[in-house]
Amino acid sequence: MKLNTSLIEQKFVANGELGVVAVGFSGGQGKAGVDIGPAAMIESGLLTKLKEDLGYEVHHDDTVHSYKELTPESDPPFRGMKNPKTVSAVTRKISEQVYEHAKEGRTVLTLGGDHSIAIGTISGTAKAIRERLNRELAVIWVDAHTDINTPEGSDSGNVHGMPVSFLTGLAKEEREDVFGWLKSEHMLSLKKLVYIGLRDVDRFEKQVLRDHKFIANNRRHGIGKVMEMALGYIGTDTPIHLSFDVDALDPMWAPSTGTPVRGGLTLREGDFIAECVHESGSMVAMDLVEVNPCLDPGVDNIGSDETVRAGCSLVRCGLGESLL
Ligand SMILES: NC(=[NH2+])NCCC[C@H](N)C(=O)O
Ligand SMILES: [Mn+2]
Ligand SMILES: [Mn+2]
Repeated sequence: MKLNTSLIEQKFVANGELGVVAVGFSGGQGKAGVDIGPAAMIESGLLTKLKEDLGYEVHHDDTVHSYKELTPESDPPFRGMKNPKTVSAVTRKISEQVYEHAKEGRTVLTLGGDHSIAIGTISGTAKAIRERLNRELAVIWVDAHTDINTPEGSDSGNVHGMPVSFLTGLAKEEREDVFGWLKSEHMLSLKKLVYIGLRDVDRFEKQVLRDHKFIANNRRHGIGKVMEMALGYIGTDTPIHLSFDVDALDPMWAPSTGTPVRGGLTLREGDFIAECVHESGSMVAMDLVEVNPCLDPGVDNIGSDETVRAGCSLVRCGLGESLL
C-alpha cells in the first residue's frame, strides 16, 4: 500500500520513510517495567500495522535497546539527580540514533522508555532539522506533567521530570558526562514549546512557566479549539516534534504508567491530538513514552493491555491513521 499523502500536504517529510528507535530504558525514574513498554507495543503488532496499513517504509534495527553497555561502574547522585551519568550516556546515544534517521528525511518514531529519553529524541531531531532545513524545531509536549524541573528544583531527583529544562537550557551542566554534550544545535526554544494535558505541575515548575510567560488556557476550551490554538501558535512553516507521555491520558485508558494522575484526556482526545499534528503536515518526529506494563492496578493484565493498546493507537493516529 502506498502512503496516503494526498489528503494532506506533507511539508517537511515527503519520503514515506519511518525511522524507529525502540528504547527499553527506565533509569530516568525509579519504577521497573517501563523498559518493556516498547517490546509490548511492538509485539502487539504496531510496526506491522505501520507498514501494511499506513504504507511506511520502516527502518528499524529490530532491537529494543537497553543500552546496558553504557552503564557506568558507579553513578552516584549529582546535583540531586539520580543515575545522572547513565541517563546522560543513554540519551546521548539516542540523540545520535534519532539524528541519523532524521537527517535522511525520515519521520522518526521513538518508543520508550521513561520520558528522560526525550533529551535524546528532541536534541537529535532539533539538530537534524537545523542542518537539513535550516529551521528551528517546535515541540508539542502532551503530558500530565511539564517535566521542566531543574535538578535543584526537583523534589524527586528523577530525570524524567527534567528533560524540558535541559533541552531549553534552563538547566545547564558543563560536565560532558552529565548532559554537557548538549550543544546549541540540540536546543529547543521555550518559545517553540506548547503543552497539552497538564494537571500535575510542581511548585517550582509553575514558577518557571510564569517567569517565561506561558499562557494557560486549555482549561477553558474543548480539544478542537486547543489544537487550533496550539498549531496556530506554532505556525505552518515550523517542523513539529510530538512528545506524547501516555500519562496525559486519564488512568481509565492508561492505568499502567509510573505517575498516573486522575482527570486526564480521554483516549479519543489523545488520538485527536495526534491526528491533528499529523494533518498539519509538519510532524517530523513522535515519541510515545511511559507505558509500564508491569504496573497494573487491574486483574489479568487488563490495565496493561489497555495501556499498550492506547499507546499503539496514539502512534497510529500520529502517523496518519484516519477514518477515511
Ligand atoms: N515523565 C513523567 N512521567 N514525569 C513525572 C514527573 C513527576 C514530578 N514532577 C517529578 O519531577 O518527579
Ligand atoms: Mn507525565
Ligand atoms: Mn512526561
